[in-house]
Amino acid sequence: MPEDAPLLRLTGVSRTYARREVLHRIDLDLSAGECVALLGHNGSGKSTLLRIAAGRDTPTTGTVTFDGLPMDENDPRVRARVAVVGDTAACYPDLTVREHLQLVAVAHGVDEAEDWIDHVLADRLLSEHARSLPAALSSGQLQSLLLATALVRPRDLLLLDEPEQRLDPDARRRLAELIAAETEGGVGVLLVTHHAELARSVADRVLVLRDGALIADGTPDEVLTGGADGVTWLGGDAEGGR
Ligand SMILES: Nc1ncnc2c1ncn2[C@@H]1O[C@H](COP(=O)(O)OP(=O)(O)OP(=O)(O)O)[C@@H](O)[C@H]1O
Repeated sequence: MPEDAPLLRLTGVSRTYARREVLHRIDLDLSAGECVALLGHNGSGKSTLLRIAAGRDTPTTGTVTFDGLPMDENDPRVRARVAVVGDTAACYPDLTVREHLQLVAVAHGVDEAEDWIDHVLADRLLSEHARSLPAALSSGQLQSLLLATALVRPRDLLLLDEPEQRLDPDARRRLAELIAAETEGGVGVLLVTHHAELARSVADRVLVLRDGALIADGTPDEVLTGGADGVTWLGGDAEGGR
């Protein structure tokens, strides 16, 4: 792939539900090793955009490509290289933390999976919960498990929908370190977040959605302003960490 060819490209993407347009002509390029953060108020279209970027939903108009391929989660070539952490916790109630990771690792043909699983468990501070069932996890630990399922498998593109949910400040800091390590390793990251300070700390570019349209696209310094507890995006919308 040429160095400047985008890993993910959305061109003129719109999405209409029941005659209501919730995304309006979105263009977005994301390169390998780049982190793009997407901010916006509740209902502005962030999760819809991420689902379309993941090939889980189809745009009403426009196209999505992943490394030149039409984006479609049913295509095994896409699924093998795209990891998605959604905004809701989806777990098997009767599988332990380790068994969740084994399932994902086996499905993706990971070599020496047990060693790698040990590494990921330690990285997400889940080692002592390896034999716990999901019901015995705190909400933050459950969120860490969701992240772990993305880390235990190969990926070139990582799509994260509000991964900071339910994480305490220390866990959020480790999430930022994780995202930085991903991009340093060449993974492209699309980060949907309500946490402007997280976006500032990890993103190369920040995009802001309002009512389904992109109203800002630039570096964190260009788009975000204010201090750690009162970050706003240019355009006047107050949005801080939560
Ligand atoms: N399957 C669907 N059918 C109908 N409307 C939908 C569907 N999915 C999303 N919407 C609508 O699209 C709009 C955008 O929703 P979306 O979940 O993308 O927003 P969001 O920016 O991720 O919000 P939040 O910050 O609350 O997670 C909302 O008005 C929502 O009601």
